Formats: sequence, C-alpha cells, structure tokens
Amino acid sequence: MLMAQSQIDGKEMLAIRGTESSGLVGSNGITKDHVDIIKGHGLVRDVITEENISRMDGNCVIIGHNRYSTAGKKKSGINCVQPFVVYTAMGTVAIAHNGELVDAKQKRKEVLHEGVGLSTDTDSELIAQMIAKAIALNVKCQYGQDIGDITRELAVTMSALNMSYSLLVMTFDRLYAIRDPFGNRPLCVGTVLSPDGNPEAFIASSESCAFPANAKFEFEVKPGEIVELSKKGIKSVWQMKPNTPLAMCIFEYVYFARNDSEIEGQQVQSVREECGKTMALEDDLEADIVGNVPDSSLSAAIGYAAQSGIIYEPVLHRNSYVGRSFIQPNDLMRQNAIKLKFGVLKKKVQNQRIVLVDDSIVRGNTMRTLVKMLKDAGAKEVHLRIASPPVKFPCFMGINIPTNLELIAAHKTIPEICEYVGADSVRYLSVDGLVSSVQKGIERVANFSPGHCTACLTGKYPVSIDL
Ligand SMILES: O=P(O)(O)OC[C@H]1O[C@H](OP(=O)(O)OP(=O)(O)O)[C@H](O)[C@@H]1O
Ligand SMILES: NC(=O)CC[C@H](N)C(=O)O
Ligand code: SF4
Ligand SMILES: [Mg+2]
Repeated sequence: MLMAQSQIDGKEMLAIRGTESSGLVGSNGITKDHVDIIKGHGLVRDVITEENISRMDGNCVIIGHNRYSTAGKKKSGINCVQPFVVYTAMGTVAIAHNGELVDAKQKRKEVLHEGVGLSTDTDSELIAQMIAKAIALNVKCQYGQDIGDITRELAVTMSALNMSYSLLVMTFDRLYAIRDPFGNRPLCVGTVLSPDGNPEAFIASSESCAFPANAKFEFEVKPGEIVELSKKGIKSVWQMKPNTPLAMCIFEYVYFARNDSEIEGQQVQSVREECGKTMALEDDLEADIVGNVPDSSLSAAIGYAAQSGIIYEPVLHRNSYVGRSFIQPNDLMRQNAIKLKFGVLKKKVQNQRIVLVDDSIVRGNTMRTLVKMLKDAGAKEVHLRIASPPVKFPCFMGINIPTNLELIAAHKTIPEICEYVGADSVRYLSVDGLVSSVQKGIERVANFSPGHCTACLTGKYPVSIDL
C-alpha cells in the first residue's frame, strides 16, 4: 500500500506480503469520477511493468496492493484484485485492505439485504460498499457538495466494522490511512524528501520497508485512528475512543513482516534476534553448529547462537528465484516452492550436530523436506528449534490458516512432530518467551500498554468468532 507516484518501487518491497495479484489505482487530483487502473494476477513485478506504468503519469494520489488472499475465492477473478474502486454518490473512492473481517459472512448478508449487489466474495469489497453507503447517507451528499473530506463517513464505517483491517482509502485528491481499533495489522506513514530536504510526497504503507531511502519515517497510525495525507501534508483527523484491548498480530513479528520494517517502534529484525536468545535461554542443548531455514529465521538463529555460545554456520542455500512458500494459496504450490527453494551446503553439515532454527512450523512441509535433505547430506544430528510456540489454532484475522485441519501441531504432540519430520529433537519457544521478547523493546508511554493477538498459539481470540 502506498501513495506518491515516484514511489511505486515500494510495492515491490512489499512483495513478501502478497504474491497472488497486484494493482495500482491513481487519480490526477482534479477529475472526481475517473481513476487510472493497472491490475493483474501474479507478482507485482509482472503486473506493473515498464510499459504500463506510464498510465499513472500525471496522477498525484496513487494506492497499490499486493494480495495475499484470506477471504473469498483464492485465485480466481480479476475483480478480486485490489485496490477496489467504487463510484459513490460523491465521486470515486478506491480502497486497499490488509487484514480480514472476522464477521465477513454477516456483513455480506447485511450489505446484500440493503440492495447492494456485490461483484466478488471477498471481505474487502464489503468495506468499499460500506464507505459508499456512508457517503450516500451523509448530508453533504444530499446538498450535492464536493466529495472533499470524508473523515466523518470513514468514522461511521469504522464504527460498524469489527477487526481486522488496515486500510488506504483514496479519493480524487487525498488519501486516508486507517487502522482498526485493535491495531491488528501494521500501518505507518512517512514523508519523501527532496535532495534539499523538503517534503516531496507523503507515503503510507503496511510496512516501512516499502518507504524509499529518502523517506522520513513519521509515525505508525494508532489503533482506531484515521490519518489524512494530502498536498497539505499528514494530519491525524479522527481517533476512535479506545474500548478494546490491543491485539497486534504477534505472527507479524514471528514471520510475516520484513526484517527491515519498524513495528511498534522496534526493528523487526531485533525482535527476532531477541526471540532466538530467549529460546536459547529456555534450552540446554549440546550441538556443534546453529543453522537456519532461510529466510525469515536468520535473526532468530543469530540470537540463539549468541546466547548459547554455539557457532552460527549457514547450512542451507536459498534459491532467490523462488518466493515464500507459506503465503502460496494452496498446498500443491507450497510443496512445489519448498522443493525448488533449498540447497544443502554439504561441507558444512557433514558429521555435524546441527541446531536448525526456523521461525515457525505451520503445516510441517518445510521441516519434513529439510531434515531429510540435511541427513542425506551427512548431518549427524538435526535438532529443530522453533522461535515461536506451536501453531495450533486457525486465524480469522488476516493469515491464511482458516482451519486447524492443516496445522500439524493441532493434531500431533511434539514427540509425534519430531518423528514425522525425522528430527532428533524438537523444541519450541514458549508463549511467555515470545510475548516478552516482542514486548521488551516497546517503549512504554503514558496511557499505552502493548497488547498482542496470540490466538493461533493459545486459542485466545481477541473477539468472539462466529463460525
Ligand atoms: O511448516 P510450513 O507449513 O512449511 O511453514 C513454515 C515455513 O514457511 C515459512 O517460510 P516461507 O518459505 O514462507 O518464507 P521465508 O523464506 O521468508 O522464510 C516459515 O518461515 C517456515 O519456514
Ligand atoms: N492482505 C491481503 O492481501 C488482502 C486480504 C483480503 N482479506 C483479501 O482476501 O483480499
Ligand atoms: S491468530 Fe495468529 S496469525 Fe492471526 S492475528 Fe492472531 S497472532 Fe496473528
Ligand atoms: Mg521460512
């Protein structure tokens, strides 16, 4: 998600958050009922090309989205590709949604019974339609006024929504960055600076890694806040009264976010390192080397090695032409990605007792493949150390594990998992160890205490889930 024409590269940086489809929608700041659209299935680099990017020329507000589907039909339908564009009573609005509405089924019924026909079965379209309705019901619209400021309509929409959403909402001349009151998904804003240090553009993104090097990180959008970005600058325009405990997704730290992003004032990389250290403190293993499963567990492995005193050695090579396996939309694609993704550094592993660190075991596909590869290459022992607790429960808030059927830890004990993946031992970071590693570096300020969703690890959901 982003704004500012010069910063389209930022979407490429966020390719780790979604690889199924990609889209950009831009407005020239003058025409209220026209937007330029580029959309397609596949990776951002395949959808947004040298040839078609010129369609965004002359636009002053642009939003983009890389989709990781968590709702609706997983792959099909170009109409599921975000950003969603709706022509409202007062002009065009486009939205990009990160997250998943826990009550999408109910909301869908409500929207349909209001006489609104939907063109997809995704949750994000519902938000677009709810904004369109709030606009139509607003008195400004009845007097035929300009679309201009829609803070009030967005606040009305937010009050009718449950979790989880981080949104970018674009009108013809401005952009709103919005976070749900639980703060479940990250969202931050920045200023792009010219070489002489003046503001050149304003940018908002799920993760700060999408900001260009010449951008200044301004702040994270607060849970329940609406922040407006326009030619005039960045302004907080509304804050929902806090009435829910915070529930930032802890899995963002474990796996999802990029190392070079800043979340809750902390570098994601340092949190992962801390998790590795805590895991070593909870452990008493004797081994020769610490290795890791590339990519996202590298920092945890470095932390584990530093704390345990066991030397870190790379044991696997990652094929950089293959993307993340976990975010693929089906198991066949995930298995294929794993097969192509890793190579063993044979000379490093022969006759070694290896501590193999990964950030998570979800379906067990990765570990089953890798332990065999390492043993076939001559490793003496392979001990798995996982920098998060067992993933046992489904997620309904934006990570695509909708049932526990596929979660290995929901059906097998730790010794059974060890046997299934063929390891010599398996140990996970404790829930308390993870939460304390995540919360240790968060700056405590008045009236703020951090809160994290751990539902997929503990079964404690931040809201009641109506299945
Ligand atoms: O138990 P599984 O179902 O196989 O899933 C867990 C694995 O998937 C993720 O890696 P992924 O390849 O998605 O991304 P990464 O390269 O960033 O680590 C995660 O880091 C684990 O390695
Ligand atoms: N995070 C995303 O990429 C979008 C999620 C949204 N729920 C969808 O399925 O389209
Ligand atoms: S259930 Fe897990 S993945 Fe889903 S929001 Fe909570 S911590 Fe994140
Ligand atoms: Mg991984």
